[in-house]
Amino acid sequence: MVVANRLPVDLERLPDGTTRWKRSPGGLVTALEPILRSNKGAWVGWAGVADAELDPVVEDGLELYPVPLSAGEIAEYYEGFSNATLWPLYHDVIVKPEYDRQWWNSYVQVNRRFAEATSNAAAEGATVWIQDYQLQLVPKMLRMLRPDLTIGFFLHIPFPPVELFMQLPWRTEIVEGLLGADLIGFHLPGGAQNFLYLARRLAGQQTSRGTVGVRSKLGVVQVGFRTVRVGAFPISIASGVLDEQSRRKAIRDRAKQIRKELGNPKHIMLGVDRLDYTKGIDIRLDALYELLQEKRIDPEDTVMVQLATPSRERVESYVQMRGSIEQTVSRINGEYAQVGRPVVHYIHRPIPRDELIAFFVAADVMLVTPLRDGMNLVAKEYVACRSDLGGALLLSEFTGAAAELRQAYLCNPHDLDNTKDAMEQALNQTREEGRRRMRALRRQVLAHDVDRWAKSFLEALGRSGVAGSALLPPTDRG
Ligand SMILES: O=P(O)(O)OC[C@H]1O[C@H](O[C@H]2O[C@H](CO)[C@@H](O)[C@H](O)[C@H]2O)[C@H](O)[C@@H](O)[C@@H]1O
Ligand SMILES: Nc1ccn([C@@H]2O[C@H](COP(=O)(O)OP(=O)(O)O)[C@@H](O)[C@H]2O)c(=O)n1
Repeated sequence: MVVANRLPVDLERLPDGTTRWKRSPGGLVTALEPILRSNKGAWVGWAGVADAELDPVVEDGLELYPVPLSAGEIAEYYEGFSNATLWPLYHDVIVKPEYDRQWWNSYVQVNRRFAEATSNAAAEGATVWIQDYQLQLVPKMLRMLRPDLTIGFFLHIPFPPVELFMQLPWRTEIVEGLLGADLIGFHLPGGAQNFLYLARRLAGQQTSRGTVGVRSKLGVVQVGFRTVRVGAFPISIASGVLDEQSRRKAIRDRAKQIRKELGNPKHIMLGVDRLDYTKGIDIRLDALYELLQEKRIDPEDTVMVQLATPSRERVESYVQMRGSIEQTVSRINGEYAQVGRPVVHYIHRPIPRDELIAFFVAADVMLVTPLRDGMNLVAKEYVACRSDLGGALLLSEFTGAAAELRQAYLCNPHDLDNTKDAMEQALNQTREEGRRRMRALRRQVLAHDVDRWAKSFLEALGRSGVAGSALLPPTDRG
């Protein structure tokens, strides 16, 4: 059973009063939905709209258990504590986190509701996998309600450096909440190490002190008689499925048509993101603008397409960022576009999956420039779609994906000159160099797909708990 803030589908209320389900945004759903569908699992989460009291439903073979949120809870728990406190704090304080006691109270109340809903839905002895920063108190709450369950937790965003985490007024409660799980997973070993340090310092628990590996060498926290394991499990995508989809004739024809619609330019650069300040959309636009000014990019033969899914539209920092990005797009087009031929094509609405795949196939350079990102699945999706070994990936060092995709054109988005140089290199790579890099990237992405991620986490979770703890050498118990 998966427990996540969002269900994999959002309930959409249509003007005629009817409703329908549509896919939820973000990488968590991209990654987990195929696994749950193929394993006939159940999913506990919010349906994406206010005040919807819905009965459990079976949607396309997946059991959904909707958890209601009121309009006030959406403002305080979701937009407030989750996305204006934890999100910026865990993403290197790119914007200033807000600490508000009322938001915290709402976070506690909603976490309790998720724990109760899960407790009611889970079968005796079930394995429950709780997801992400919105639900960090649920492991402890659920353990108190249902000690028979095996509980895993995975954090999809970075776990911050200790100095930043220590800002949080409710830091001890969060660490103790997570310690209710049998296994706590992070994308990278660094996040796991940060957490182990905090478990010692804030929760006063004994922990292992050795380095944590990737899918190996788990850390250990001893919580009374319970052993909690802590590990790094980098998430991925259904790469084989995407590879197959991107080879279809209809997709390849659409990719050619997209190139034609864009005026058959020599170079197409592509950005695909939720419209979020962590994603560095402003940085890639600034790099493009300066390269145009310096005549290192020719507006006659280069276009950029930015597909930006609307996200968290009522949170103030998102409102501001949207305004500033849209101004930069206008500035670039105002100075460099011809009538009927913009340099930047900007689409601020969701687009269908097949259309997105066709854009990946059509693009010469994929721009992934976050200031901080837990993983970034878009980078992996692009690689999975390039069976032709064409294209180049420009990738920020500050994404989880950069730890695995070493053959990308890596850049430091905090350093605009470095980002411009990497963009220019990616645009001007030779065919041979591009093929060499893409071959190595594909080897990594195709071998490490989302099934492997889920299997490695769930196997480690299966080995956790009282029986597993007895197998640990005393030195590993810290
Ligand atoms: O639910 P929203 O508020 O609309 O946000 C969408 C999701 O964004 C985040 O995704 C993260 O998970 C990805 C998969 O592990 C990862 O690649 C990416 O780096 C993360 O940012 C968020 O963590 C999810 O909870 C949201 O549902
Ligand atoms: N315009 C867009 C942007 C992203 N997406 C998808 O949303 C997911 C984003 O995942 P991610 O891990 O890169 O980043 P988050 O949005 O989860 O932070 C990917 O599966 C993208 O293909 C989309 O469908 N349309």
